[in-house]
Amino acid sequence: MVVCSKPALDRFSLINDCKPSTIVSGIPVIDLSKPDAKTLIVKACEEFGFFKVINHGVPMDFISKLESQVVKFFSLPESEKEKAGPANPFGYGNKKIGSNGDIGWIEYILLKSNPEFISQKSLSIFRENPELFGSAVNGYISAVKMMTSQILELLADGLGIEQRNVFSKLLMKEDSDCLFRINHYPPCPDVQTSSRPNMIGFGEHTDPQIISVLHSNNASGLEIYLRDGSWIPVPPDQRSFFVNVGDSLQVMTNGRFKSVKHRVLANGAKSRISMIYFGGPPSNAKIAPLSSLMKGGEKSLYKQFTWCEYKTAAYKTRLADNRLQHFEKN
Ligand SMILES: C=C1C[C@]23C[C@@]1(O)CC[C@H]2[C@@]12CC[C@H](O)[C@@](C)(C(=O)O1)[C@H]2[C@@H]3C(=O)O
Ligand SMILES: O=C(O)CCC(=O)C(=O)O
Ligand SMILES: [Fe+2]
Repeated sequence: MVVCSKPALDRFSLINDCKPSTIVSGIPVIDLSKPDAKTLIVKACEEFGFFKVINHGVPMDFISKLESQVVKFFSLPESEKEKAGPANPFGYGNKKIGSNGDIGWIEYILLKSNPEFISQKSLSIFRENPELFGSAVNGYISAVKMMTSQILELLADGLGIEQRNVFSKLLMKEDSDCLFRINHYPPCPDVQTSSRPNMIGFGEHTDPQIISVLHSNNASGLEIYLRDGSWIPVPPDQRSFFVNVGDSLQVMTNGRFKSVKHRVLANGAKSRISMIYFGGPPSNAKIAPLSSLMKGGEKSLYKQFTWCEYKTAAYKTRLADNRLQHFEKN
């Protein structure tokens, strides 16, 4: 059995060792238990493409169970972790993001989000106790998926769409292409010594899917890009989730919602752990602006494409590229 040394574990901030952030950040906060949630979600998606979710209904226990497994995995020697790699397309990756030359101060695990795939892949990821790891990942994903579906239904409702499951059904199908990513950003010595104060953990990009739902420990680093051209830090809050509008939702709303550009800066002092569920549609799903959202005479800004076509094109691009450009109508 691999035993994690105390100093190794101390570098990580686990879920139950900190109070929630009290910093006022200017980022919209949606309380899912409140009746005005649907209106506020629509507003947040229009103005930021990003919001924080509280009273989300995901048991904290599911989050902490998975986080402690993740901490154990990332504390293993590099040679052990590499046995679960490369992340091409799924598994353990280190520094290289995607296959087009992007790098960051990061190591990660990239997975398909379906339970059979995860149980199978856990055998090579966490050899020490694959069942424990697999069940922690699957328990977490199923709870986050339920919350995501609730958010997407509130969104449809808030937009006045009769078919409440117009977005959520795309994620709930058996053959939906949803992903799960666990990122670890180790403390960066160059940031600490100020020789590279803005070292990049994960370069700026938008997420290609419909929606992304992120949880992190209490280490900072995530930033979002505002329409006025500024980057603002997102104060971490381990009791909450953060939601990104993805490119596909931008298209389905004919640009009413914008996929948010975001990035992660390396942290000089703490290890950042983030876990992201990417809600994507089935390969053959047609992505186009919803006719129910087009007001009289409104023209579609995008050509129709399948998720498979978009993903194939997107995965040939670099992180910072504008992936929707090729699908815009002139
Ligand atoms: C550079 C790349 C990494 C990425 C595939 C891509 O070619 C462009 C999109 C990237 C991204 C961003 C959001 C998610 O983290 C991700 C898994 C995804 O679906 O699109 C990554 C891809 C990746 O890391 O493979
Ligand atoms: O790690 C984070 O906080 C964000 C990572 C991210 O944007 C991604 O994995 O697509
Ligand atoms: Fe992202």
